[in-house]
Amino acid sequence: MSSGQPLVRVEELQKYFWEQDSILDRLLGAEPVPVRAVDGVSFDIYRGETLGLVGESGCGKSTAGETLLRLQEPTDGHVEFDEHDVYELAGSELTEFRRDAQVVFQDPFSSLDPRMTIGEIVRQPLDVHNVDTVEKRRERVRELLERVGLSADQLDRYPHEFSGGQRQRIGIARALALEPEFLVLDEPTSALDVSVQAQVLNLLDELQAEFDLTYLLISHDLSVIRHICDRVAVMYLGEIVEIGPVEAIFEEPKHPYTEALLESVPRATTDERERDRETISGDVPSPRDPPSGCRFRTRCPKVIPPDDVEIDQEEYRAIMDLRERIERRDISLESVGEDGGFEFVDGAVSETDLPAFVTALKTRVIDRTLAPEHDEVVEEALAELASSNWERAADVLSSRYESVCERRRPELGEESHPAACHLHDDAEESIRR
Ligand SMILES: Nc1ncnc2c1ncn2[C@@H]1O[C@H](COP(=O)(O)OP(=O)(O)OP(=O)(O)O)[C@@H](O)[C@H]1O
Repeated sequence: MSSGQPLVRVEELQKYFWEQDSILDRLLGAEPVPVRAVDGVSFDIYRGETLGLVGESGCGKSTAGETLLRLQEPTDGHVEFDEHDVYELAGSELTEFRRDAQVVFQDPFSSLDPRMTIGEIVRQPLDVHNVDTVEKRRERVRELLERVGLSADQLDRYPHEFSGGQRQRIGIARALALEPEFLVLDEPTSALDVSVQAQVLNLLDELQAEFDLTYLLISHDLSVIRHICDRVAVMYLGEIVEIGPVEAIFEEPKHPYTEALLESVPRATTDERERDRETISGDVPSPRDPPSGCRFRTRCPKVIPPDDVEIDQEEYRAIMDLRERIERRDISLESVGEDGGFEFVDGAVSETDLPAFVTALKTRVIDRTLAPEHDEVVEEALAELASSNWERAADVLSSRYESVCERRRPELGEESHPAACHLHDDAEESIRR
């Protein structure tokens, strides 16, 4: 369990990728737009604890883990390991860090070299770091294999001769070879059958107690997180939205994203199964162009309407989604007339067809009945689209419905269980600003 000083301190860590710009972008001389994989995350990992990093695929978990291990160069930010600045390390200090901080990858099939025996695989870090005599290294490999539940007699065999769970044990033995203090476990059980997952997690638990290890466990699987973590950091689109003790995260989640993640976990009871398989609605926005303010607001079921707007959440969501489509110009105006029998000529419909256009378009883009005062504003916006005034249409909606969630980025506080959400801002007043 955790105690005392943090072993790892991550401060405002940022990692952007520029590599994936398309050739077309480059030919057109477009300004490169980075993928903001990790966008200013801060957290501590205390000695002896397991911190879980959880979030949907693509939210930046692996990049955060690799960058804090200095397997990737950071774009900005700081990481301290045992009170040393990781990005300033050089020479023997860097070598020491490379021994003290190890990683176990998800896929035990691709992370082990198929041409090497498992004895060679586990011994490799000892050879690279030139630890002890050859004889002692051999002995250590035998001990390690036994310790992770394999037989030392198997060290001349090749990875393909082992099951997935056994290969992951080999990966763990290799990570432990240099007696590290800290392990990043990147989806260590995701490629394994459920029955084998618990065995590997139990092994990791035992090893942690035996060798005083500190873990950062990266997983999209909340049941894995719950099984083994002391604290949990929840990531969404490159940011940490909530962090806290594992029971608090599971029993009293604060951020609507955490709540949604928990909702999507399949539960054991039959009647709940179907509902619980639902995933969070809406597409994950691109990390090249994340939403302003709170990044989860485009999918959030609790987005905050302006103070003076009385509206139920589903209506508000429908209007916010419509506004987004208008901003992205993601509505085919030309085809609206196909149902109504009128024409869209030179980007506009005639005055006479305007009411029919608005009605036909509304049926397409809003799938619910709106209260009259909101219906009126939406019709006003849609009428702007009758003459392709996209910007004015978006303005009509934003001037009435702009949310604090899009105006201001919520801060993650420093208490023991903070959530970066305006619903948890201290002063009610401040969220309306
Ligand atoms: N080398 C790279 N070049 C460009 N973009 C990258 C690179 N590596 C990751 N990304 C992008 O960064 C974002 C975060 O990826 P990352 O793998 O860290 O997420 P993740 O939460 O670990 O997801 P997963 O569980 O699917 O690996 C994604 O949009 C991904 O496409």
